Amino acid sequence: MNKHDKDKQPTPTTNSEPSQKLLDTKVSRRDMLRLTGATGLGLLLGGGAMGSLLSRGGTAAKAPVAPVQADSSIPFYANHQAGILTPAQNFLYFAAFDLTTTKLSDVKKLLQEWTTAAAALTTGRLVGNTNDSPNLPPSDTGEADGLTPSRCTLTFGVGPSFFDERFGLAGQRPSSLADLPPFVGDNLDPAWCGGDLCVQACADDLQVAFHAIRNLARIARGTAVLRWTQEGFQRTGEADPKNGTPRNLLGFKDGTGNPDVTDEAEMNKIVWQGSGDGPAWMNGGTYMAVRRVRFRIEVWDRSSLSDQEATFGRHRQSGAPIGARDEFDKLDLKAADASGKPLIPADSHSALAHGDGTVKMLRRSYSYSGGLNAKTGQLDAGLLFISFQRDLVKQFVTIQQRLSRNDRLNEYMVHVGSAVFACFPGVREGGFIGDTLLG
Ligand SMILES: C=CC1=C(C)c2cc3[nH]c(cc4nc(cc5[nH]c(cc1n2)c(C)c5CCC(=O)O)C(CCC(=O)O)=C4C)c(C)c3C=C
Ligand SMILES: [Fe+2]
Repeated sequence: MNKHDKDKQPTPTTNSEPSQKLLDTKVSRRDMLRLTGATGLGLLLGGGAMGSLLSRGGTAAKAPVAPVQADSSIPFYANHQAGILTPAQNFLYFAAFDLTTTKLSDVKKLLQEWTTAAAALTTGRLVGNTNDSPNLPPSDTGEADGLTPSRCTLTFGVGPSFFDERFGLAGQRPSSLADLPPFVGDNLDPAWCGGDLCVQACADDLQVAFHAIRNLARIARGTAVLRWTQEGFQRTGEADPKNGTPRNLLGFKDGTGNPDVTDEAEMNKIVWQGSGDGPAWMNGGTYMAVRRVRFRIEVWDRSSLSDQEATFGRHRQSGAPIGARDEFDKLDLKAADASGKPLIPADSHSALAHGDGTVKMLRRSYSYSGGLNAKTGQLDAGLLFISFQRDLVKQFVTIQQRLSRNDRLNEYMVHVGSAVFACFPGVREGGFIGDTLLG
């Protein structure tokens, strides 16, 4: 169970409906999300019971994290886009697109068509209306036909290049949305960088996520083309029914120090753009940093456990800060041994990323494995680091500058891809993705 779930138990009632036993079981909101996604408990309970269960925490109507519906769908229409605060699904299919048109009207049409398709894809419906006509190519490619929505979320954004001279939108570019500055040790391959648009597809089934991107790319034909894609994974709900913090491919729990996504005030401070922060069209939106980070797995695997733990500043097994016992114990950077040496090395990843604790971000990364690099004979595996923040420069760049200069972890990894996107605010029914900018 996540530390943020511990205080959020639904209050039991005295109702004696058939599903009451389940309702009275102490289940955290996050457990609930996991259960509904992984086991279809939502289906078992039915929509009403689910609604009642989720509302017991007192947060259903205005919850910052969209509830999972009985059919394992996450509402597409909401104040904020899904896939940001949404508890991470098992799989990711990330896609960056380049626009091939120079007409803004084409871009608007594409975003309108993507909106209709996204509403279908996230609820397990087929895309388009030519799916039972024998004389026409089906409008949906079909591989997700009959599959559940699997908590599929589609999160849309635009990159800095969207605001170049092509569409006359330069004046609307948020000031922090610019290509990232070079960082020490970067070894970026343009094939893994940039993009005019992005779609982050997440789902508890990889075929569902793949299907979503494939169909969005198909719809984009003539207007936009895929620039780069990356599949990602975490452990599945089946492999980890306790829903602990996922481990990255270096074996460490990754996500422990994230802020509490159910704390609306905290999310407004860290993640969502507020009015006055930037152009009004981004109010309720957020900024995404994506880094493709390849691990030097072979080097890591030869280093001792104590070196590995000193690198992260945390114990591998428990995820606790060095010198502490519990994963969620405070990261006490002042704790020292008898000789006065800090228990958590000052150049460890956790110490540097934490800094004085005033600059935070929401991380939502996925592991990737891209097979064997034929040239080096090494695995191309690592982390597709994804973070969401209210301001890319004040948050991501500030922390990454500290890390790139001094982080012990740098010996074991190399940043090979990079992109930033402004993720639009949520879409209201009747509206379309990006309508605050292009509507
Ligand atoms: C610029 C931001 C960050 C990059 C890039 C980054 C890369 C990166 N991180 C890990 C693994 C871990 N990171 C952990 C903590 C952590 N990392 C960042 C930021 C970046 N990481 C932050 C803000 C924090 C939280 C610090 C805090 O306040 O406690 C941890 C420790 C456990 C946890 O909190 O999640 C791990 C493990 C990898 C492998 C990686 C590059 C690929
Ligand atoms: Fe990190």
